[in-house]
Amino acid sequence: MTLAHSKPNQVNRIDHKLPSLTTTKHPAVSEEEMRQAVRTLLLGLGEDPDREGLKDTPKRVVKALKFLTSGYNQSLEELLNGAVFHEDTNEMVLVRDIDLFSSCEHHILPILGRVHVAYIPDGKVIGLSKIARICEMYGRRLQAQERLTAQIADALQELLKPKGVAVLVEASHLCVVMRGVQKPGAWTSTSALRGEFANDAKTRQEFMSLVQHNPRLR
Ligand SMILES: Nc1nc2c(ncn2[C@@H]2O[C@H](COP(=O)(O)OP(=O)(O)OP(=O)(O)O)[C@@H](O)[C@H]2O)c(=O)[nH]1
Ligand SMILES: [Zn+2]
Repeated sequence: MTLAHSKPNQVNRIDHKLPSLTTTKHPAVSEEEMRQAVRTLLLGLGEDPDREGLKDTPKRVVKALKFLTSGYNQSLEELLNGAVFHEDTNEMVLVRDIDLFSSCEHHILPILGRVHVAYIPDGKVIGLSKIARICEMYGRRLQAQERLTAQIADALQELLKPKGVAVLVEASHLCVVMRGVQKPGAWTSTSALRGEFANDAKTRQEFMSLVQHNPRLR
């Protein structure tokens, strides 16, 4: 078991090509058209989009939404910056309590929570910050929690070809909290288990016992 302090050997950087992991979306409409759409929404809500407090709101909303979905324009190759290293270890690496800020694809409302990521290396390790960056990249898209969880696991699987990967996401959806069914106490847990975590109950249990009952969450 390796906690999040181990320092991979910088000398053994591995050159990586990651063609299948890049998603770039080209907007089909202009920024001005997006602002007009927000203005229309404000009118639909019975607001006056020309009043002082709202006159710059279309511009701000478009900027905010572009930031919150900026993960579409990132690539794993770019964020990784070559930080995959040869390391002769096969002990579990766990990074837990990675803050998650995502947006639900059904309502475009926030998904707030934490991600725990573990893997069992098979000759290669990844820079620890890059695990959080991978979570950010997929988080900054319109998401379903299940898909987000699987994407993080599959990215690590493809990058490292490790013996196993486990991802647990615990999150609160503001579409469930603030509207609709209005249940602020409901948290959703989703996991994606690959390799030894899927096949070996003891390994899976070790991961689950290390990440469950997180006192910072509630
Ligand atoms: N599986 C899954 N469902 C989600 C996620 N985010 C939101 N949802 C759900 O997507 C569903 C959409 O259901 P609809 O009936 O089409 O939409 P709605 O009328 O807004 O539903 P309510 O939220 O029940 O009011 C809701 O049950 C949401 O709770 C997610 O990440 N994963
Ligand atoms: Zn939602």
